[in-house]
Amino acid sequence: MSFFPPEPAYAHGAPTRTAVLLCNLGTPDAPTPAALRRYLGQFLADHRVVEIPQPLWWLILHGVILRTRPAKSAAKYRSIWTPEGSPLAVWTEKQAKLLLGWLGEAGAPVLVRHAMRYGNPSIASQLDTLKLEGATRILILPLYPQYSATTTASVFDAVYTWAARTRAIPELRFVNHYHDHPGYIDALAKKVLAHWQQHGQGEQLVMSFHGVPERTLHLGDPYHCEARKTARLLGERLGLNDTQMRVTFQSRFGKAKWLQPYTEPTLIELARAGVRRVDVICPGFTSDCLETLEEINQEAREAFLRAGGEQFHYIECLNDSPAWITALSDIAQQHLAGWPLQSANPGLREASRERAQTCGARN
Ligand SMILES: C=CC1=C(C)c2cc3[nH]c(cc4nc(cc5[nH]c(cc1n2)c(C)c5CCC(=O)O)C(CCC(=O)O)=C4C)c(C)c3C=C
Ligand SMILES: [Fe+2]
Ligand SMILES: [Fe+2]
Repeated sequence: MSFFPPEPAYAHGAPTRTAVLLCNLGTPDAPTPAALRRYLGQFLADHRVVEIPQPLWWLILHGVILRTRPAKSAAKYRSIWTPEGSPLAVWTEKQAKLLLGWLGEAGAPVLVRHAMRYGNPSIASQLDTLKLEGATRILILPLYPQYSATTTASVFDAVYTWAARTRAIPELRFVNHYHDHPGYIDALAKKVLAHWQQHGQGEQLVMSFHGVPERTLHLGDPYHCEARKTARLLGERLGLNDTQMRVTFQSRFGKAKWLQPYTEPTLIELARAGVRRVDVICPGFTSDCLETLEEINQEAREAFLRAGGEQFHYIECLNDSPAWITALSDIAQQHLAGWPLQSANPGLREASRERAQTCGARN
């Protein structure tokens, strides 16, 4: 019995192929309590996401959270679900298709696929598929511009876990972050400018990032600083001064202190201080999803208007914007530099000719 499951051998002398795997968070398969239980069960059991020690966390997760949250979350997902599925899944798949076109256009015939850290298609299944398609070099590109151990590192964990059960591991490269990449900042700025062109400019631009527990900042997670830098660069690019913009953190989970200021209380405070119109963008999310469409565009909007605000303008995520796909392609190409994108690799053919005598492969 082998320790590693059998896998198809790379064909000796076959062309080497390079691939890009876009990795996003994941989303439930359906807006139902059962699908939410599966999704949240996998997501919240990840020690990168919740650092409460076992077995205490297991008891809370299975005893309390997975009994109550799935039904509540399913109702929220139903309010944003589309005929094609969950927005996060729809946009991520589209980004992979468009990126393939972009990289192909630039004369680089690479494979492009997308995977989800939680749910489907899983990172392991897409890496297996890429291997079957002949990928010998794979660039792991998380769809998180800001590095966080809760997201980026967790994607890397999933890749390492797959590699640990794989015999012939492709060459791997990892993109840690691109929070200050000029193409990413430009794509965000274009979204804001297009909105302003159509609707005029609000009194305040609120840039709302997903939060993380505050203690992760003190433990060395660079997420907070990277989010602040993205916001500063976007503000500079738009010519905003400090009084015209706010950086806030949303999606708090649990009772611990998370990064502050929190988004919704800030919006309420602004409305009470007499700000009539806010424009809100979520620069850390590359696709619209539950956290932007429901939490911001529904819940936060309602809170702002209830507190006396008059106009709440939500600026959608990068999604399939051409400037964003161009940025993704630039980021991918910078990290692919030095890797032959597709080659017959004569060196491999020579080596395999020798090996053919013992393994029977025909060259
Ligand atoms: C429990 C702690 C959580 C941490 C830490 C966290 C970090 C984090 N998350 C994103 C991006 C997304 N999160 C989304 C949903 C979501 N996030 C949490 C919890 C934590 N996230 C939960 C429980 C959920 C599920 C929704 C719910 O039941 O309320 C999403 C949306 C997914 C979708 O299907 O649309 C995204 C995207 C980042 C970037 C981040 C750290 C920087
Ligand atoms: Fe989250
Ligand atoms: Fe910081």
